[in-house]
Amino acid sequence: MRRVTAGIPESANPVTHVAEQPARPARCAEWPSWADDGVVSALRKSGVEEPWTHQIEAASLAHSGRNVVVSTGTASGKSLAYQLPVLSDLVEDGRACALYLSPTKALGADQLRSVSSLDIDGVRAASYDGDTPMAERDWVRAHARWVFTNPDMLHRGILASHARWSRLFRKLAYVVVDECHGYRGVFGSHVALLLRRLQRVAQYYGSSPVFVLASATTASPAEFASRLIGQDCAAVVDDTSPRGARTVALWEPPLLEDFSGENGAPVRRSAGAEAGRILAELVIEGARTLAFVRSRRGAELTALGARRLLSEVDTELAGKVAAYRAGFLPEERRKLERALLSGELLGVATTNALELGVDIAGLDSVVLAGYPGTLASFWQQAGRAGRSGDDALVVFVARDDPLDTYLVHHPAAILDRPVETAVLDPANPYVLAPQLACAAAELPLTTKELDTFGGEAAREVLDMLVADKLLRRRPSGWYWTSKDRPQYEVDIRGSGGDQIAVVEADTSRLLGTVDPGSACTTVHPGAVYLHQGSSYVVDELDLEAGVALVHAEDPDWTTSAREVADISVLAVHERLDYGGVTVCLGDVAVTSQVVGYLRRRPSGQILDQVPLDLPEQKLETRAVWYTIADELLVDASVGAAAAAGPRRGAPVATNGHAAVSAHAAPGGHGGAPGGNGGAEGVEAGESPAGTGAGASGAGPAEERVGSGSVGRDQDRVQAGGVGLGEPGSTAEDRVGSGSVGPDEDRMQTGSVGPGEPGSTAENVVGTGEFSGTEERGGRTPGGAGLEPARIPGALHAAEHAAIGLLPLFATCDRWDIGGVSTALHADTGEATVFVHDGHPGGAGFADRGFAALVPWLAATREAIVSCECPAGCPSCVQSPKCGNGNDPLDKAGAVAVLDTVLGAVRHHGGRHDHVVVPQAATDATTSC
Ligand SMILES: Nc1ncnc2c1ncn2[C@@H]1O[C@H](COP(=O)(O)OP(=O)(O)OP(=O)(O)O)[C@@H](O)[C@H]1O
Repeated sequence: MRRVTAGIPESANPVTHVAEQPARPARCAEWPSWADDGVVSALRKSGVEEPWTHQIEAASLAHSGRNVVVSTGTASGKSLAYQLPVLSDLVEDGRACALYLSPTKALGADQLRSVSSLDIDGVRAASYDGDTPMAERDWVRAHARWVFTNPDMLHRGILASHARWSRLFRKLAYVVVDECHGYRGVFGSHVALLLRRLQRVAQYYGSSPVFVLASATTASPAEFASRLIGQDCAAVVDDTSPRGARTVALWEPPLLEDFSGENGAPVRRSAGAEAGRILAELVIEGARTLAFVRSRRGAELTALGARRLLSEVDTELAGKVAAYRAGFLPEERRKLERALLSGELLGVATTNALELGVDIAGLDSVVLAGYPGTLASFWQQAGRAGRSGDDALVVFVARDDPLDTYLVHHPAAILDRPVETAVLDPANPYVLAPQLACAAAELPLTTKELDTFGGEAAREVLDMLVADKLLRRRPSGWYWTSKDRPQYEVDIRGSGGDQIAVVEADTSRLLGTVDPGSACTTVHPGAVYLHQGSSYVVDELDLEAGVALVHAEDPDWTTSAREVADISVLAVHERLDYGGVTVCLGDVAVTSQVVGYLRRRPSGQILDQVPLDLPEQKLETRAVWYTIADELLVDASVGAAAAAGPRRGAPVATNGHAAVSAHAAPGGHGGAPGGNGGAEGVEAGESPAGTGAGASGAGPAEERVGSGSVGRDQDRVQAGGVGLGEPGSTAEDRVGSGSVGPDEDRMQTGSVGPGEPGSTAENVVGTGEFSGTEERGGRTPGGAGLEPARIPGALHAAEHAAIGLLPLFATCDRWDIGGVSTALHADTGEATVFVHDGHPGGAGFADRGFAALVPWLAATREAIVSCECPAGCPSCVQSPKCGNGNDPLDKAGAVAVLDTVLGAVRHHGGRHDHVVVPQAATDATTSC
């Protein structure tokens, strides 16, 4: 720690908090009598002298036939908890088989290596994934007894042709689901149904496997695992492994003095650059370090930065740092893994591709550049350090965004909070329909099986599939009608289709893949694409052919895509009325289009904005939104007149309040998105190459669910209707009194914490005095008292910050959700802020936001108020992916809006006005 802060003057100390976590001794148990002696001695030989108590507890439950989830910390030996019962039973019954499922190929390969190295006689363990050569696949089907695979391959390669796997299914004793907490959102919902399909097929062949699940520490693991597998599941949660002492430091990069960012806002040194510097310091110390960076591009840049710094000290050290990410070709990945294991490399900057399970022992430190989206992931990454029982250092470097800023200033939100429960919704019809089609194609579906797939919800979906002539209803059940297998069409990662191949045009070399949902933002023509530290520029993107052609070039700028969007309400499922404020949950249609990109120098300076002509993308999904009546929003002294006039399409200059049509021409707003656009987007799980199962942008852990087709990365103000201020004017210019200073006087001063995940309006609503109830000047009691011209910026800023904070409550990633704000929405008839899921049919995030509305918005408000900038910056209300160039944004106005919403909820007693509106009750019009 001293080394990494050396040379930084105390006045500029970036460390906001240091926590010392004490060491914990091990608690051990006897090897159980049921365990096979050969297996025990092999495990002993591998270094496990005495098992830990939780390992034996879980192993014994599994051996006795109970489904079990072991949910303990990183490196707590979860593998042994399933290896012991599985291997013992495979030895005892020479025909028994097992399946192992991991969300990534890297983890599967690692676990296979671990089992194979035990060298137990007769246990033919083999992998069956996208990397398995065709020639080996027949052997695996015919002989392997423990098959290591992933959900994609189970879906397309195993269940789709289950007859060829009948040997395995007849005697399937165990199914191991590793890193199961990663199965969340759309991907998790698909996997939940996939596991039900697996059980059906196993039953058909006469087996009923026991499920053993391994999970990072999560809240309610038994409940989550039971939902995932569709059966009861016991949980083992008491971690009895030893742990070395750990120092966790929270770090906020300094504001840059010489640069200002978008709209004149102050900017901080980037978390990636800061992580590169810390990584270099730690490598000089000889500490083996992993730096987790949120994006592929970020990982490349962090490694480059560290190498550059190290080359000034010692060129040999510079060679000990590399970047690692999914999307690399398998041979590149293996090479990097080996180098890290052997110590040939000392520092690796990685995306979450190295987060899961990979047993890289002896790391001394971990640097996290940016909050990885969930606490489960945070601790999973942090836990890579100190495996060998030595003391370890974890440095969390905040990115310049509201959530990270909130976290480094509220250490308890990281250090004292229980890890979230993963959200999954197997009843999502967008997931259920393709899964039922696959199930019926595997074996005709019978009425008595419907309960397994959600009962009535499943029946409705089946009726729909019959109406669409995809299934045929016969007395004996539902039958798939086509000769083609639906599994090939169904993308369980929700990445919206096949991967886009990034190919170097001159050499035809395949550099990597990107998921189709993010292709328009990451590999649009002109985009700068980084691969292994080399830079390429995209010449052509052919979405139909699935190819982006690039050439090698290293320009002195980065690119970030700009997107516009439109939203319309399709159905309101829930509505809470709070006297002038309504909060709704429902279905929406989002139309978005990448309309251009910005070229930006590393300093943050914007070079120009280049228009693009790319196709629109459409998304039907779930959203949570709130509306605010005019009388609460506007300054009463001027509001009445403004509110009375026709607002839609009205010139902004008149009342600044208009929401005109979406898809404004590129360049319509003078601002610029504040960040890396899609390039900051989710990082990939791994695609089982050869199956076509796209996963590059839709990985298994938190960064993975997010690869949704459109709209996942959009915080958008509804395009067009804004336009306050002149292009290029700064926030201060526009807002005038917009600095938070004066408003802070009347803001709630007590801190409103985030509450517990899942806490509802009622139990948190009383936590603060919302100043929105005060009357000042022309302010309506309880109202925001905003001049009409400030309203779009206030709503837009409130939307950005709310999107930034939702991951604290909804186990999602900022890039999994999007938002639209408008001063007048055609469907609601009022000022409205929408926050929507980025996946077709939704992934449960908007639902979580609705359930935790008050703690969510209170934390949002707190994040804005506690930011020291005068008028809005990336740490509070600017968004890295704003399609409208973060313009207009009104920081103080956002606080007034949030106070109004929170104040109304408090005054009206939580959810007492709860009204459930029947589905499709609203008019499905297109807004503006
Ligand atoms: N009882 C034990 N005594 C000593 N070492 C053990 C014991 N059990 C497991 N280990 C070792 O601890 C390391 C971590 O084990 P393992 O990878 O199974 O942990 P994990 O909980 O699955 O980790 P992750 O969180 O990465 O999934 C391995 O090197 C393993 O050999």
